[in-house]
Amino acid sequence: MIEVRDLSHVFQTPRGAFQALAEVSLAIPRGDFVAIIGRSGAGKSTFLRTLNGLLTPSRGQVLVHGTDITRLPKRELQKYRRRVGFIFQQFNLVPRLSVLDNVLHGRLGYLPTWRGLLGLYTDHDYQIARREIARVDLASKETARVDTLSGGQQQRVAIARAMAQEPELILADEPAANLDPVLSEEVMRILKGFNETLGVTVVVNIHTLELARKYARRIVAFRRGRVVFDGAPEALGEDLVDEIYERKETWA
Ligand SMILES: Nc1ncnc2c1ncn2[C@@H]1O[C@H](COP(=O)(O)OP(=O)(O)OP(=O)(O)O)[C@@H](O)[C@H]1O
Repeated sequence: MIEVRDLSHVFQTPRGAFQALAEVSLAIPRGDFVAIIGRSGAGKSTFLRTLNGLLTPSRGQVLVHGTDITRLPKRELQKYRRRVGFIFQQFNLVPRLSVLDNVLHGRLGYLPTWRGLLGLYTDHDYQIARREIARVDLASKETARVDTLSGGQQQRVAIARAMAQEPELILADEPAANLDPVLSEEVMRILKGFNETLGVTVVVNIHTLELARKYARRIVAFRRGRVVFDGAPEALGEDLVDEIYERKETWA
């Protein structure tokens, strides 16, 4: 269970202070599937980054099982991040390494640093990595270099790497932004599958409203750093969509 309380973040820029998040409060129960929507610059990535401690907010708390992760000592934060898979728009894989080596990286948080540096994974780590590669249907590509794969396949490798962490929570920041519509659906379907069959909590930033509506159990919409909608996809009406995306001049 994640409870976000009164979260605000101000970036200091050469042009002055910029408020990227303003008084965000919400709870994400275990097993939820949340799509975060909003215009470019609405604060979606900033929000996601506070959920895994990549960014320390100016104010507020992110309570995970009751512990505020925004103020954790580094070592404790690393321990927390072990169970949080992060999927990026740009995949963030090591291109010259194989699928298996990339997915094994998901196990690094469980190894002492020296073992990780030497790539001394255990048999258990290999078993988990292979299991996750099979789950995203890439068993036949295990030894292929990642830079020989298509974009959709690379994103599946990134998902397998996140799943190899045996995460409680998956955060995905525009995971489908670089993919065509068919592959975008595939990514959402895979995430939904893990959510439903394994109970992994998923929070995904997504530009495509249709995908959010189709796959998420819950939509949270940001506008200029504030939550302006939090509810079931069916409850999101067209007027509100116009407000979220600032389609009407009256909202400017
Ligand atoms: N490190 C930073 N320094 C200054 N301003 C920043 C920084 N990171 C983000 N911002 C600003 O904060 C606002 C929110 O950014 P954020 O990346 O969270 O938006 P977003 O909703 O994820 O947008 P997109 O959909 O384009 O990724 C933007 O105006 C952005 O320019």
